Amino acid sequence: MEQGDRDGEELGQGGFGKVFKCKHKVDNNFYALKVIPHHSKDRELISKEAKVFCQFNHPNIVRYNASWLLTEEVSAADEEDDNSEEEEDDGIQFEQEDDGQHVQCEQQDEESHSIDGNQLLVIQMEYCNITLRQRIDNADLSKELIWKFFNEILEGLDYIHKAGVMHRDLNPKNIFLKNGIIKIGDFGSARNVVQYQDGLCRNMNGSKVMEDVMTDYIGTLPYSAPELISRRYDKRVDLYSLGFILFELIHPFPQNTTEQQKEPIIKGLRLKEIKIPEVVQGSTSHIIFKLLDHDPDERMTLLDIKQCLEKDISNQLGCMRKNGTQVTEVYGAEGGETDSEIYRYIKEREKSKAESVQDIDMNSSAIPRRKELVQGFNTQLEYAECMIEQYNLQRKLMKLQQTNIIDTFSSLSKEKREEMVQNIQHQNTNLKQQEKVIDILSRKSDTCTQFASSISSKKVMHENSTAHSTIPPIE
Ligand SMILES: Nc1ncnc2c1ncn2[C@@H]1O[C@H](COP(=O)(O)OP(=O)(O)OP(=O)(O)O)[C@@H](O)[C@H]1O
Repeated sequence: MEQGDRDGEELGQGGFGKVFKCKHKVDNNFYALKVIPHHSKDRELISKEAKVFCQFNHPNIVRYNASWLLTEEVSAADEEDDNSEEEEDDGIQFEQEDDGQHVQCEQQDEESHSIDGNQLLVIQMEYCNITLRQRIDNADLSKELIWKFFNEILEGLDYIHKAGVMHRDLNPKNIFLKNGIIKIGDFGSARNVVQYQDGLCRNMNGSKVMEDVMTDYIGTLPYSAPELISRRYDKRVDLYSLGFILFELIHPFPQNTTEQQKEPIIKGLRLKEIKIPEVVQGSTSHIIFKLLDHDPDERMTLLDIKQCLEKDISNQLGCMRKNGTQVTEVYGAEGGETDSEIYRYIKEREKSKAESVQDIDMNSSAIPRRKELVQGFNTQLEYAECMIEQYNLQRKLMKLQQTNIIDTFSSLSKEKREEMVQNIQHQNTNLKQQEKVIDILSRKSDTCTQFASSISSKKVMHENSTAHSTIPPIE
């Protein structure tokens, strides 16, 4: 089989191999299959990606499923065999989504690949809809999304570093989104963390390791830390990349901006001449400048960033208290919470705000498709109808209770009667509030119905048009 002639939908080619989108014949799920030529001379290096990747299990990291070796000769033979659908096979096969043809990727025993010919390493992993690069290019990110994405990248990176690994090529093309959740991927450049102590290069356990392991230049400009060129570096290279990613989340470059065009901005950031809008938190620019510091010793750590963001919230709360603003009113908290509890609460609230947009944008493309909008509005509609029904039932029940009370009213004592009157007044206030809620819900459900029907009857937009302004406000 020709190397470029593969039946799964090709997602792209990287420096090492190609990635295909394949459908599993048994579980019907889509997987991304990275197929890398496994040359004998750098076999150790190539399988490193699978060895590093397989140890991770975290919601913000692309899920590793399996890896296996494949010889091109075997797969070429299978290509002919696979034309007959009924054929029994022990290996796990993948098929293409549309025409049902099998893809020539088969999980087999390693012994069956004794021919030291054109071996391929296949890494099967979770398929992600879109890269962060595409998401940034598609449409501006709201403050909530910037905050959510940044936090999720932080969580994923923290996990990677705690596992003793540095990514070395963190950039928006290697960060994916699946159902709106950040997934760090592409561990082709990842290596075990080393640190320099007493002039020696040591691993996480403090044992001396070969220094040349960590002297190869790797990375993607402008995300790669300057010390990568000096060829003595450690996990702090990822923090530099994180700084530039945060800058890009806030300040996206127009699509297809070249490295050359980005150069003055990078220089401006280094000289701290660029004004960064404080959209995420009060210390956004401080975090970006500190992450982009050329001296790794001056660079912020992941813990520093977290503490800095928490401090921001504390300062905001302090200002509000000084101005006499009720923190509990603004944040809807119950009162008596500590600042870090309120910080966690705000983090969750921002996240859920961002997620409610993502509930509609199922494939995270930032371009609401007709199907997604109809689905989103229908969910809202169902919710509104359900609430109206519930409120109507409650109202009926209250009226019934009141009628019963009035029937027995004259036979009650004075105190009991006063208590009843108070009860009825209270219930009537409740009823008025419920009427308001019903009114809001009915309007909401009307808007949803109108939008859902206009979208599905194709009056509003065609499949891929950007439609932020057409989403009705949901109260
Ligand atoms: N898990 C995945 N789900 C969906 N698409 C993926 C996945 N992994 C990789 N891709 C896509 O496959 C293509 C090739 O990816 P790959 O990681 O091999 O190379 P790259 O990131 O483009 O380049 P480089 O080799 O320099 O890192 C890219 O377009 C990437 O977005």
